[in-house]
Parts: sequence; C-alpha cells; structure tokens
Amino acid sequence: MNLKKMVAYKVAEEIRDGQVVGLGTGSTARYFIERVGMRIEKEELDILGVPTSYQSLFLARDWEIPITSIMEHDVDVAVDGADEVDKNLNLLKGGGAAHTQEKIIDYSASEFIVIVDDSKLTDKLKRPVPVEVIPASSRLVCEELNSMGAEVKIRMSDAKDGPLITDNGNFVIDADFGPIDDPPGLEYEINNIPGVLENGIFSRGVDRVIVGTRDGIIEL
Ligand SMILES: O=C[C@H](O)[C@H](O)[C@H](O)COP(=O)(O)O
Repeated sequence: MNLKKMVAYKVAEEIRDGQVVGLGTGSTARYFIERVGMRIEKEELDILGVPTSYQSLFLARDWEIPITSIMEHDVDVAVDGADEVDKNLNLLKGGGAAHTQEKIIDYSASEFIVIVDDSKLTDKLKRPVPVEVIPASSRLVCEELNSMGAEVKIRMSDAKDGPLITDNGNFVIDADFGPIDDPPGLEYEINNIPGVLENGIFSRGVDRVIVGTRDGIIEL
C-alpha cells in the first residue's frame, strides 16, 4: 500500500474551484500535484498553483497546472510534506533542501495542510535541522551552530562534486542537535545567526496534519 499516495490523493480531493494552492515539495507532495493535475484535466478544476521549488514548478508544468507566485497572489491553502512531525505538530522539513521557499508559502497560507505517512510521526523532532546559508557565511555559521551544541555537516550534492546548491543558490548545513526540547525557540535562535536564510523547523501555522496509515487515513 502506498501511504504517501493515499493521503496525498485524499487531500487533493478537497481542493475547490477558485483557490490559490501552495504546491509543496518532495515525494508526498508530488502525488498531491499529480492528483490536482488529473482533476484539472478531467473535472476542469479551476485553480492557480504556487510552487515551493523548481521540483514543484516542473511538476505543475507537466500537469498543466496554471501557476502564479507569492509575489502576485495570497495562498488559500498550502499542501506540503514533512520529514518529521512531533506530538505538538512541530515539523522538520528541508530533506530536499526546499524549506526556505516552502516556509514562505506554507506560513503565509490561510490554511496549511501537512500530508505524511505514519513513519514521519515522532515524539520529539530529532533529525538534523537543515539550515540554508549564504555560502560566504558557512564557516562562521557552522562555528555558531557548534557552539549551540550541534554537530554540523555541509550537505554534499548527489548530482555533482562538492556541496549541494539550493534553488536560491545557497548551501545547506545539517545541524544535529539530537532530540529537540523547544522547537519554536530553536527555530528562532538559528534564524538569528547572520548568514542564515531559513531553517527547517516549522513550529507554527500548521492547521491540519493528515496521516496515511495501514489502517486508513487519520487527522492529528
Ligand atoms: O525539502 C523538502 C521538503 O521539506 C519535503 O517536503 C520533505 O523533505 C518531505 O519530503 P517527502 O514527502 O519526500 O518525505
């Protein structure tokens, strides 16, 4: 059973004519975009999509989803995946290095819906926190994250030699703090380091978390 597809397709059925829809990034959001595209083709669903990455932009194009940007329109509903969801509905995102644009769009949406399979649920966020940084600041940011207690690594690219470069032309540092006791505090603290653009802790704005499980779909 493909739990990501199940939950993404279910939420895609909730999208209504006239909405401006934030299109998340990753393997779960991909199914959501696919299903919205199918509905546009079959039901003439009339929406505008706001991509959160080049991945979602290209997928939207493939499915002929009309697109706009956050510079033009407010977002009614954003639908996005997550790498971890804790018991207070804090998220960790950025496994695909897309968290900066995702956060701009997801936080601004009137409704932010998270779609995950149940492997993403955790008591406390504990994966390394992705931190997008301006390349020139990376040594200093690594030192600062170190002094805050994190083990740090600049993320390397699978597609070329050297560091991964984000959609915004920056590096990503993965900062391992172990289990995180205060996600909102850490989100704020990391973003105060000069050179940091955005980090992958999402501690506010989540309206609904929809989870695919082997026993069906549940809402947290
Ligand atoms: O940067 C990537 C995004 O934050 C994704 O939404 C997140 O990594 C979840 O991706 P997936 O649905 O592939 O697990």
